[in-house]
Amino acid sequence: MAELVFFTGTMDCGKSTLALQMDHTHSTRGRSGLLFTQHDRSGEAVLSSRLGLTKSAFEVRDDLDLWEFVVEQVTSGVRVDYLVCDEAQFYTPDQVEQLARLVDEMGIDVFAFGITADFRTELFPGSRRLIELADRTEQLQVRALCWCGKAATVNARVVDGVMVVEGEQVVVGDVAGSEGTTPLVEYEMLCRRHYMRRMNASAARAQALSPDVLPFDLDLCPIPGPPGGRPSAEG
Ligand SMILES: Nc1ncnc2c1ncn2[C@@H]1O[C@H](COP(=O)(O)OP(=O)(O)O)[C@@H](O)[C@H]1O
Ligand SMILES: Cc1cn([C@H]2C[C@H](O)[C@@H](COP(=O)(O)O)O2)c(=O)[nH]c1=O
Repeated sequence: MAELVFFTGTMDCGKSTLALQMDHTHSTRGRSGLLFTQHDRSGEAVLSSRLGLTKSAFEVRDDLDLWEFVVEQVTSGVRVDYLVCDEAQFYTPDQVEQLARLVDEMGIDVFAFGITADFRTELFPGSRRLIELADRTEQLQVRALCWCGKAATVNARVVDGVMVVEGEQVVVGDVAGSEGTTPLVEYEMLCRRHYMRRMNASAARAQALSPDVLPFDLDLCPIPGPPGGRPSAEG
């Protein structure tokens, strides 16, 4: 039975790597698939992983009807057993519905990969529709880490070194600390606590170096409760 599966997580948790692995595994077992992506960091019509693998893919523009496109491929003789859809957070809700229809009416497996939420912690419309329609949503097991060492759950946007919480939803970019030139906009994965405190790595470093702060981190040294137990709400 064909399935629509949404593989999700933060940026830099290995989604594109897994997308290419899935394609490899299925194609080497004699299945035939099509690859799709949108706004990959490496350019148009390419699906790239930070581990260095890349493969050409169809670019999903907003006006592309995925149902019509795939049906056309099949009627022109191309065998299609599965689709690998990367950066699926950028697809429109209509395109996600077209993917679901391909699963249900054409028996094609759809493996979609994308981040769940944007830098404001709001769901991308494509991811929302995928969560609503997918047979399964799987969280990737490799977690990106916050600078504090905890598992990161939020993708923060950093502009000129400063974390921001307002702006356009879509700004293609890479994670902070990637090789190459320093871009104006980059992303940094944080745990929720440090996201809420707007404390990315450089803000934490600046705070640690500031002469105005106490020489210990209250976050890491919580005020202890009474001996032998947790303080009750009544005190
Ligand atoms: N040189 C490297 N050696 C080993 N792992 C790496 C290297 N560079 C990046 N990675 C790993 O690759 C993963 C990111 O892969 P990628 O598929 O591009 O992520 P995503 O698509 O989720 O943004 C991260 O888990 C990162 O730790
Ligand atoms: C959080 C967030 C991300 N983006 C962009 C940045 C990247 O180009 C992609 C995610 O790619 P990855 O393969 O998962 O690393 O999404 C964005 O446009 N808006 C955001 O809020």
